[in-house]
Amino acid sequence: MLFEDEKIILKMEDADVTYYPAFFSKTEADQLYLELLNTITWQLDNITLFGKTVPQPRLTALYANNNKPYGYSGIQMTPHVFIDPLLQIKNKIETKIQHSFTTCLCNLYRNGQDSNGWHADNEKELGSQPVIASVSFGSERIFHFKHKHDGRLKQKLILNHGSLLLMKGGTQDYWLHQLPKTKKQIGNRINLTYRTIY
Ligand SMILES: O=C(O)CCC(=O)C(=O)O
Ligand SMILES: [Fe+2]
Repeated sequence: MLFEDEKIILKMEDADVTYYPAFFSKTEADQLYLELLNTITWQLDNITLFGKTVPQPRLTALYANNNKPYGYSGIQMTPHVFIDPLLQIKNKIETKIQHSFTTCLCNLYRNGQDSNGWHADNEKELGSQPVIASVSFGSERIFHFKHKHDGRLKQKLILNHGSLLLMKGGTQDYWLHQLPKTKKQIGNRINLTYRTIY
C-alpha cells in the first residue's frame, strides 16, 4: 500500500527531482484517466527533425489560462481553455508544492511504440530553472535521465498510474530526459506536464 504523502528524492547532481508514487489514490487515478482520455482534444502533429518531417510518436494537446502559445521541435501549439479535470489536478499540485502554473502540455502514448526522445524542457518562455510537474495515468512506463556533461550520470524510474514527478532547480539545465519505446504489449499512457509560461 502506498501513501499519498510518500515521496522519493532522487540523488541527482545539479538537479532537484522528487517522485510521489501515489500522488493520486487508485480510485482517483482510474477516474481521472478515463475522463482525460475522453475529454482532452488529442491531436497528431508533424515534427521536423534534421530536415525530415514525420508524425510525432504520440498525440498531444495544450491547455493554458493565459492564451500564450508554446513551441518546441519546430511545432507551435495554441492552447485551449482549461477543462475541469486538468484544473482539478493543477489545483492539487499547486496546493502541494506552493507554485502556480499557467499551462499544461498533455501527451498520449497509444502503445509501447509511442515515445518521447531525449530533450530538456528549457524553452525561453519557461524562464530560468523552471518548475515542471509531470503526472502520469494508465500504463506504467520507464523514464530516463542523463547528465548533459557527464555520460556516467544516469537515472531511471518507473512512472506509475497516479504518480507525480516534480523537476525543478537545475534539472533542465544539466540533464536530459526521455520516455523510450518498449516492446511490451501495453496500452495507453497519459502524461500531463504543468509548466509556467511567462
Ligand atoms: O511522458 C513523459 O513522462 C514525459 C513528457 C515530457 O518530457 C514532456 O512532455 O516534455
Ligand atoms: Fe520533457
